[in-house]
Amino acid sequence: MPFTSIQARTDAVDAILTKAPVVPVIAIQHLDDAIPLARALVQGGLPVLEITLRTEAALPAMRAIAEAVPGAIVGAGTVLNPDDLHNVVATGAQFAISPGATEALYQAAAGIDMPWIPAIATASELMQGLTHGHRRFKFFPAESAGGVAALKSLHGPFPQAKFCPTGGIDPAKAPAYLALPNVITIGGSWMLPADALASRDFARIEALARATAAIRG
Ligand SMILES: O=C(O)C(=O)C[C@H](O)[C@H](O)COP(=O)(O)O
Repeated sequence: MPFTSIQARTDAVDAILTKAPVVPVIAIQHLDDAIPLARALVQGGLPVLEITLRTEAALPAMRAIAEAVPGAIVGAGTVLNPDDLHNVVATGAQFAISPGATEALYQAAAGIDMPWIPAIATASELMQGLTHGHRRFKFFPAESAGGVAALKSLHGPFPQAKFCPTGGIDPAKAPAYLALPNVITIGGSWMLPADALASRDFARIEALARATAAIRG
């Protein structure tokens, strides 16, 4: 059954996004990497995982992680249209997140009870999302859309809205975002360096996850 109130939807999103200060944004190239990678992140203290639909392996990877990695909270990223959203619901993922939002996605999300997090980059896009009964948004692309200063400005007219800024954030920039009253968590991929993934160095990824999980605002 779809969410019956704005508060119910907001609470469902918060129950996920408050679980960690950072959400790793993951593109799984090889299905075999999915479980060890998710284990490394969860053991390092980052249980909320955004698996982007940018790769073929994404949907089977989400299924594999949900079955084999206790504690993982598995969601899909790069959800671009209603078909993507319905595929994600069918995998049993716990949430979905988009780099933007469309009228079609707002309509599709109104019919499901899985939390979907639209993204905004401007006040007008935020107003559209608020009109559709959403109060939690990805802020993407965070750094190039104005970063910390933009989020501070949005807090004045829109105190009810909270964000997961993502895009161009690194460990040095993260604390300033996390210190904002309208930021719940941030997204990023810095704890997944390409060379560590290529060499399947999951111990290094776990160490990077542990350092990331310790970041505070
Ligand atoms: O694919 C999506 O749905 C996105 O929204 C893009 C991601 O959020 C960024 O690619 C992650 O940001 P970086 O930390 O700059 O790598």
